[in-house]
Amino acid sequence: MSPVVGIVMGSDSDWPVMEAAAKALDEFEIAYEVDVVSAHRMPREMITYGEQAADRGLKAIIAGAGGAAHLPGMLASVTPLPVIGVPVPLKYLDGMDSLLSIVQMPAGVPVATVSVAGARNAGLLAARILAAHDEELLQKMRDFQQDLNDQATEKGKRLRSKVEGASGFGFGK
Ligand SMILES: Nc1c(C(=O)O)ncn1[C@@H]1O[C@H](COP(=O)(O)O)[C@@H](O)[C@H]1O
Repeated sequence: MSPVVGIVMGSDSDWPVMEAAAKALDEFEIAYEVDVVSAHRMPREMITYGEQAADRGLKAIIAGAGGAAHLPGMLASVTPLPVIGVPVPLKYLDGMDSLLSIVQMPAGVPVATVSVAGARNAGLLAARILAAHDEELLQKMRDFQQDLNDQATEKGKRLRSKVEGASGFGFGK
């Protein structure tokens, strides 16, 4: 299967965070590619990657970067594809620098920014983007959401059984 999602990051040191995006796509059997593409360190290659992504068959790009995280925004400026930005937290500033570098894009150049280290949600968002035009994937997403619902209901049950004498709304009894 040729990749339909590109997962790129500023450095291989981002992988421990970005891996969760790949795992989410695995769960939905969505083919992806993974690479290091740095706006700062390899600007020409970064522009080529962004310019060619749609023609190569990608439907969405997940871009993670830490610190002065310009990669997602720069990719968004050269591709017509949806770009999902993942702020990677580094040693200093707790990822606030990465978050603010990605989230405050100028009008006209959108990046869908997830939470700091929120790579799993980036993968799930890419799956939803693809599902909008794919009935089978849409159903998988509904099943996934039902699972989440079941798990949360179970948590409520467990909590109620722990807290003696308390009553709850009683969802799922
Ligand atoms: N933020 C960017 C960009 C970019 O935005 O182009 N390129 C690399 N980096 C970030 O630098 C951090 C440290 O990288 P190294 O571990 O290679 O020193 C990484 O989090 C990377 O995403």
